[in-house]
This record gives sequence, C-alpha cells and structure tokens, in this order.
Amino acid sequence: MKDISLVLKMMLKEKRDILISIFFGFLAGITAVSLFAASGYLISQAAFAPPIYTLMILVASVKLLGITSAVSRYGERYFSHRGTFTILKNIRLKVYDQIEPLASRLLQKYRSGDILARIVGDVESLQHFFLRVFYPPVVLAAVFTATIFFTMYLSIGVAMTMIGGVIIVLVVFPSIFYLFQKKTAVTMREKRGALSSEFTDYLYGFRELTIFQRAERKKQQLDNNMKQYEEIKAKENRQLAIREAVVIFFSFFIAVIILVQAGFYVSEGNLAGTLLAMLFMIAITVFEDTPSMAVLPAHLEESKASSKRLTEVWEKETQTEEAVHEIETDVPIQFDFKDVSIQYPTEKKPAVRLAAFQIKPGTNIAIVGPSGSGKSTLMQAMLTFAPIQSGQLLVNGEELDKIAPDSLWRQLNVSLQHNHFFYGSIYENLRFANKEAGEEACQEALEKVQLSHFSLEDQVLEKGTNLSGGEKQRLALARLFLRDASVWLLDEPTSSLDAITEQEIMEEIEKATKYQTVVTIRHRLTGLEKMDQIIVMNHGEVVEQGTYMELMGKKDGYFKAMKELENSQLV
Ligand SMILES: Nc1ncnc2c1ncn2[C@@H]1O[C@H](COP(=O)(O)OP(=O)(O)OP(=O)(O)O)[C@@H](O)[C@H]1O
Repeated sequence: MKDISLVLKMMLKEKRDILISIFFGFLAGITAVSLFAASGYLISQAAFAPPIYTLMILVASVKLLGITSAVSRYGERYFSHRGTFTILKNIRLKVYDQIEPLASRLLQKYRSGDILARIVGDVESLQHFFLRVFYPPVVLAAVFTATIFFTMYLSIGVAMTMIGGVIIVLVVFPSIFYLFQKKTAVTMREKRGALSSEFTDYLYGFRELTIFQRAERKKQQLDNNMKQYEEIKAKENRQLAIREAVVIFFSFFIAVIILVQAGFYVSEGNLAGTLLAMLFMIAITVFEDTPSMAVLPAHLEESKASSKRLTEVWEKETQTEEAVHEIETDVPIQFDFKDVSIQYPTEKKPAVRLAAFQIKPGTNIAIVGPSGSGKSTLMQAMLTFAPIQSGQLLVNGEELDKIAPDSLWRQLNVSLQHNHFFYGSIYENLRFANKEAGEEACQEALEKVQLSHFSLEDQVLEKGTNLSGGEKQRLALARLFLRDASVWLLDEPTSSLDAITEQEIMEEIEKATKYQTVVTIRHRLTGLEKMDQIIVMNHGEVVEQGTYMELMGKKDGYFKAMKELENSQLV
C-alpha cells in the first residue's frame, strides 16, 4: 500500500470521475450481458413461432439494450480517460513541485538521465494504475455479481459454475501471474534508467566523443543497452500475450462447460430448452472483458515500482524540510560559519572545512585560492546546494537547514560558473530573473554588461550554444541587474572577459551594490584593493583573511606570494 500511496492519493482526488466511470462501466457490462441474453432467448423463442408481438417486444429490447450498451461504453471511456489524464496531470505537478527545490541536491545523487527516466517513464507508467489495475476488477466484480444473481434465478447449478469461473479469473490467475511478474518488471525499469542515462551522456558528450573518436564505441554500448531493453520488453510482451491467451481460453472453456451443464439439465427436464442459448450467451459475454485481468499484475507491479521510484527521490529530503520557516525579508543577511565541514556524498573526505568566519551585511568580499581549493563549494553551501556534514552554517542566527530555501534565494543574486540559458529570445532569458522587468529595464541591463548590440528579440539557442563564453557570462550578469537582492554571490563572473571589459563591468556591479553584500570568487588577483575582506583558501581551508593591505603586509604570506607570482607573469 505504501508503495502506491502517491498514485492512490492522486486518484482519490478525482473521486467524481472515478465513480461516474465505474457506474457507466457497470451499465455497459450489464447491458451487454442482457443484450446477448435477450438475443439468445429471442432465437430460441423464434423457433417456436410465437405470436408476433412477443417477438416484437424482444426485438425492441435487444435494440434498446444495444443502444444503451454503446452509449454507456462511450460514457465509461470518456470519464475513465478524463479521470486518468487528470490523475496524470496531478502526479506530474506533484512530482515537479517536489523535485524542483531539490534539483541541485538530486543531481549529486542521481544521473540526469535517470532522473529524466523517472519523471517521464515512471510518471507515464502510472497512467495505467486507474485504467488497468483499479478499475477492471471493480467493474467486473459488479457485473459478475448482478449476472450471477440473475443466473441463480434460472439455474443454481449454472450460477455455481459461474462463481467458480469468476474466482479463478479474478483471484487465482492474477495471483499466479503476479508471482511471476515481479522479476521482469524490476529488471526492465533498471534497464530503462540505464538506457536513459547512457543516452543523455551520449548527447551531452557528443562533441568530445567525436573529437576523441570514441563516438562509435559509445554508440555500440548504447545499442547494446537498447537491445537488452528491447529483449526484456519483448519477453514481457510475450508473457502478457500468453497470459491473455490463457484467460481467453479459460473464458471460452467455462462457457462450453456451462453449455454442457445447461444441456444436461435440459435433457433431465430440470431447465426449459429456451433458456439454453440464453445461458450460453450470458456465459460468453460476461467473461468477455476478463482478459484485462491477465495484464493487471504487470501494471500493478509497474505502478508500485514507479510510484516508489518517484517518491524515494524526494522522501528523504522532505523529512528535513518539515520544520523550515521563511527568513525575514527586511533584515540584512549575515552568514556565520562555525566549524563547518562539507563533504560530497561520493567523496571520502571533506571538500571544505571552515573553523569560524562571517560574512557581514554590506561587505564586499573576495574569495581567492588555487583551483580545487573549495571556493565554489563554500558558495554552494551558502546556496544550500552543498552537503554540510557537521558544524553550523547560520543565516541571521538560524541554522541553514531550518530555513525555507526559497525565502533565502529570493534575497540572493547569483551568477555561477556555468549559467543556464533557455531556448528563446534574449528578452525571455532576461525576464527569467524577474517576470516584472520591462523592455526598457532589460535594455539598460544589457548596456551595463556591454551587450547593447543584442536586441531583445535575438534568439538564444538551447544552453546558449550560439553565445560566446564571455557573452554568456555577461548575459548572466545582466539578469542580476534586474533583480532587487541584498546579497550577490558571484563565482568567477568575468573569467572569460578581457581585462578592460572586466574592469568596466565590475565597476557597474560596484555601483549597483553600494549597500549590498557582495561575495566574489576570483582567479585574477587584480582590483582587490577595495575589498573589505579577502578570504584565501587552500586545500579546502581558509588559510588567510584580511584586507588587501593586511595580506600584502604579511611576511611570507600565501596571498602575497600568489600576487607576486601573478605580477611576474604579467611583466
Ligand atoms: N559535486 C561534487 N561532488 C564531489 N566532489 C566535488 C563536487 N564538487 C566539487 N568537488 C570537489 O571538491 C573540491 C573543491 O571543489 P571546488 O569546486 O569547490 O573548488 P574551487 O576552488 O571552486 O575550484 P575552481 O577554482 O577550479 O573552480 C574539489 O576537490 C572537487 O573535486
């Protein structure tokens, strides 16, 4: 039950459509049985050449039942599919709502292709739960119950045989099939996840794979994965076909048994001969929809696994989010690091260890240090994206994990090393930072980052592939000028720019952030004289901190050595 709780909850929200479709499903089933029963009776009666009005009544009933059956079948399909699509929509929204705030953390745990397989493949699989797992046994049970009661009135013996058939079709067969089902379903989902992961790797890395002549090998690997998935899928389809055939064969077999049994009763004089065809027709029709029970176990297992795979993605994370609250908007933000140790789940030792340091409101801070020293990790921690193993990272005195990330992000202006751009116009890509921003503000923002040669209508291709590295950085910065945020976190915001453009843009940022907090990760050590504080990192630790003058004044200082080395290279 726990495994399918996600889809059950979403299904119960659509009670109205579910009840209406069950009603129409029952009506369609029972009128189909009545239609064939009346037809059988009509054929038998006609043989005795009864008065014409008797036949007319029967013919009219057959016609009426035919129309009612068709209309109710339409109603059943309409409401059951409408319900299914609404349930699917609700699941999609729920999954998106849960995953969106956790995106960065999830991508450290799962491969993006696997996440994609879950939110597309697993969500799609859940559409079968209502249509093929929940709904068929409910409607079949209702139609069988009504039919058996009616048959009891004609012949208790035939009704008993029918009950036996129902138990086998609705309980025995699905239970046996379910036992055999589990293994293939699990392997198939694993293969689907692996295939999707390999495929995204292939797409993302296509250029590198081609340059290093590895594309063919990767393609073969992908083909193998595809073949394995197809084989397993074909195996499952074969199994489903065999199961369906078994159920169909059994349905006809039970109808023949009923015919023989009823024939015996007629020959014994215990049943009117005119009822023989009718009972046979009833048996054939009432078992007509039972093949759906052959595919039910496969869909049940698939729904359970899909629902579980989806919820496990956010379950653990949500537990920690229960007690969170929003930070106040009108209070300047201060970050306090206290013995913080940050360790990525895949690593054996911490990437960053910070004994004690503060980022006070309104200060201008630079973080410098060699590549891999932990600068970005520190910034990621402030954004709630890096896993804090021990110690405390406080935001205005509150532990970071007690704060609703949304409320923090609203106050931050962030430019990361790699910024994402969406397929669309420059205008759309800018307004992504602030929905309220008008054309004039966007144009001004472009001017500040020296991109005024772009028009707002110019197109940006997926991931900004038609922009140069420097243009991407400038467009990412332009977004920040459109937002009103009190803390700017900039991870190497100008690393792809020439020195003059860099200086001019940094001046614009300075003008825009006079009273704000600005934390900038820098590789080049120029323009640091005005900083309130420079944090120097090495091997995941803060090795020095102070103003430019203080650090340059240190005999054998690490920063001083770095600066001297940089100067010597420039000469
Ligand atoms: N998602 C991750 N999973 C595992 N390890 C990571 C992850 N991100 C960074 N690291 C590791 O953490 C350490 C610090 O990386 P970080 O990116 O913070 O360094 P950096 O100083 O910003 O480097 P650079 O200047 O090259 O950007 C590195 O050893 C890196 O391999």
